[in-house]
Amino acid sequence: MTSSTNKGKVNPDLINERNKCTFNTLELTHLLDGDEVKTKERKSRESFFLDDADLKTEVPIEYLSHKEKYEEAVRKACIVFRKVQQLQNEGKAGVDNYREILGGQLGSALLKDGHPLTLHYVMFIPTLMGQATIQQQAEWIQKAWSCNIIGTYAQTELGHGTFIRGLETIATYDPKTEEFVLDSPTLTSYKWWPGGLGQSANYAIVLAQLYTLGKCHGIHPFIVQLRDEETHEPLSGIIIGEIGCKLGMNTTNNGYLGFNKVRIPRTNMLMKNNQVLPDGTYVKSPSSKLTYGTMIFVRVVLVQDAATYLKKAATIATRYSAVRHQSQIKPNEPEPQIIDFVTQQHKLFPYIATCFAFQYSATWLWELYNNVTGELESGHLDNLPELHAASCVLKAVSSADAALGVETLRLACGGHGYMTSSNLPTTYGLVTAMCTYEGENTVLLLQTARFLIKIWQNKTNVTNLPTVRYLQNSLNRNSPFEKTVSWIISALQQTATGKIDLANRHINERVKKGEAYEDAWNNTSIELVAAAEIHGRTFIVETFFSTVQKLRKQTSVELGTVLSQILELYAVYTILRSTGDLLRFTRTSSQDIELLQGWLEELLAAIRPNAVGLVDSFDMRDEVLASTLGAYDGNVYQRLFEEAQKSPLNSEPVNKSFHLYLKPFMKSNL
Ligand SMILES: CCCCCCCC/C=C\CCCCCCCCCCCCCC(=O)SCCNC(=O)CCNC(=O)[C@H](O)C(C)(C)COP(=O)(O)OP(=O)(O)OC[C@H]1O[C@@H](n2cnc3c(N)ncnc32)[C@H](O)[C@@H]1OP(=O)(O)O
Ligand SMILES: Cc1cc2nc3c(=O)[nH]c(=O)nc-3n(C[C@H](O)[C@H](O)[C@H](O)COP(=O)(O)OP(=O)(O)OC[C@H]3O[C@@H](n4cnc5c(N)ncnc54)[C@H](O)[C@@H]3O)c2cc1C
Repeated sequence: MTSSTNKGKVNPDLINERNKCTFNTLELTHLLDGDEVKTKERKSRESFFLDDADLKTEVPIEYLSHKEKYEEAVRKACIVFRKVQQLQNEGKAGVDNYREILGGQLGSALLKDGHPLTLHYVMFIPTLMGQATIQQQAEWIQKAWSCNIIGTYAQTELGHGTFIRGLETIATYDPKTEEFVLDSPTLTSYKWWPGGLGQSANYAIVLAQLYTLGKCHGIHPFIVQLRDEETHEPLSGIIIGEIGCKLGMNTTNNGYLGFNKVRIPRTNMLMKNNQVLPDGTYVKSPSSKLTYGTMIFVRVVLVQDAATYLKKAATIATRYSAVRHQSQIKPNEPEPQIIDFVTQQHKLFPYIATCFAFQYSATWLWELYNNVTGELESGHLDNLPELHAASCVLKAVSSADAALGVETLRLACGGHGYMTSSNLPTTYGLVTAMCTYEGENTVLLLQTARFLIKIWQNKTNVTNLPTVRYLQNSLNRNSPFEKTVSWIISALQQTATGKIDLANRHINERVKKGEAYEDAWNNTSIELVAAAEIHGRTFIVETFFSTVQKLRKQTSVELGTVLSQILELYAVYTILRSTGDLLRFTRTSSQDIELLQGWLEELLAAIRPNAVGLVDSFDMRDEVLASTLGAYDGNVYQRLFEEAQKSPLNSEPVNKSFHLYLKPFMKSNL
């Protein structure tokens, strides 16, 4: 039985759902956490933070002003990280805890609409670790870890986010004083977006075009002090502020930043990869792309974050769908639980399955990241292109599907899903941002396409490249339909290969007709994006499949059966998203598509009794869900009513606007 913090009387529909669940939800919770000990540790950390009275907010933040929201976020952020430091001192915190606290699980329970210190931990510290020399690390890392300084990552400008070679901020080396002079020559060169930059950070990693001895060497990272360490006043030549309200993430304190001839010491250029010597000589690293390392790190961790946001929305919408009764399936019968409508199951269950699919791909990607960064440390760059391509496509597909999923799940809750108190709108605000930041999704898919086309054109030996190994032999394979996930994987691989091959042919045809390669690329880019996308989805299905194969050896029969069902559902759902391509690029017939549709419907029916059990296994505390619709006890209507009472408009029976405006308007005789 999954535990909850909520002591209220549980809704009878949910009791019934929990009674008919065919597997042990706790066994699945342990599996998702890693093991029983890890579940215990997670729960104890959750209590450590969520039971702290200082971390609770009485007034829902939606009713605070923009300024008050920020101030409340900073108050809580400081308490949260003081507690993290306490855990660290006790040897109980590591990178995973930062992920939990900044990401979608605990993080969004503590600070519902984003964290003003996220960039400090997610990009400022990792950039120091990845791009600073040992001496620079000795100077900065400890101060950053202990938060004596707070930093951010200032790359994007008003004029450029995607095309970072086009950034306009300039760092010109002055060998006479051994300093760089930072300048923002145009309005479009102002930094724009960095989280925490507005009022929280006093330092930043600034990406700027490096000029030395009259030559530009492209963008490089510099550590720059922005504000006085005591007074927090902006330093001379620093023009700084916050960029204003956004669709979501309104407590992340995104800022702008301009430089008016700001001087910093030569040693403030992060020089692990490239260097500027005191006389101004430039020393180049083996790969110019090593400067982009922090972006890879963040793309990798975002895949797990996408899974976590989706788990949250899936839990809310599934529990609500079990409690909500509406309409009739047959005349003269009671109104059914809306979860019994097959269209509703089709909105919910594939996204429950997607949570697992993304979690397993995230784990795979994190391992690849650690292996490849280890290799980079010893000078081996061979596997960097595959890591880059894999992190781009997995970030793009997982964020896009999670955003679509959260919105679908919100719609699945009807009118109540539109209430802020359902927490689905805020969750959407957080998750859709992920489609843009850390590389806009289309742009990232084109990066993966670039890798795929290169491999395809050069007939690269792919034996040691796990994400593209299938390209070796999947074109023109004859494979009659079989009701297995292996068949689906093979059909998806054939489809992906066919799409890559076709896009490549179209590029070549355009080049033959006289187009420059770059124009041919741009003119083929709709197909390239689609090819990269299906390549990514194929890989996610494959990773889910191999993970379940491994896990089934250690689970009970009951849980093993459920895991296989959700794997099958994810696979069938994924392939049915591409029926047109399937018919074009494989020997699949329209009868096979009917069989796939039938299989999908069978799986929805098979998963139906376990839907609530599956989301209970995610074991998200009510404070994490923060939703009137998703609480463990299912007391939806009471919670909606209670939350409505918190509207400031309900604090008085008659609002002054009645006397000021409405009454005179109503009584006027026009
Ligand atoms: C260990 C640390 C301890 C600290 C503890 C912290 C732990 C916390 C952990 C987790 C927390 C999780 C919680 C997460 C919450 C998240 C909240 C997030 C908050 C928001 C963050 C958002 C921040 C930002 O958005 S920062 C700005 C990001 N900006 C971008 O991403 C810009 C996108 N653009 C680009 O990346 C590039 O410009 C480009 C790739 C589009 C094009 O670049 P280019 O023009 O220079 O390159 P080319 O197209 O010409 O390609 C040349 C060549 O290079 C290859 N390439 C490109 N990029 C890379 C790369 N990154 N790495 C390797 N190789 C690369 C490219 O493919 C080409 O290769 P060829 O071989 O084909 O030539
Ligand atoms: C919530 C949030 C937080 C952020 N935090 C930070 C931060 O902390 N630090 C920081 O430095 N930045 C940050 N950013 C900026 C973010 O990284 C950029 O917005 C992102 O990289 C996209 O760049 P852009 O805004 O220039 O979009 P654009 O590139 O202008 O995108 C607009 C459109 O142009 C298309 N496009 C652009 N180039 C191409 C191409 N080559 N091929 C095909 N289509 C193309 C895109 O697909 C998109 O449809 C943040 C952004 C957001 C939304």
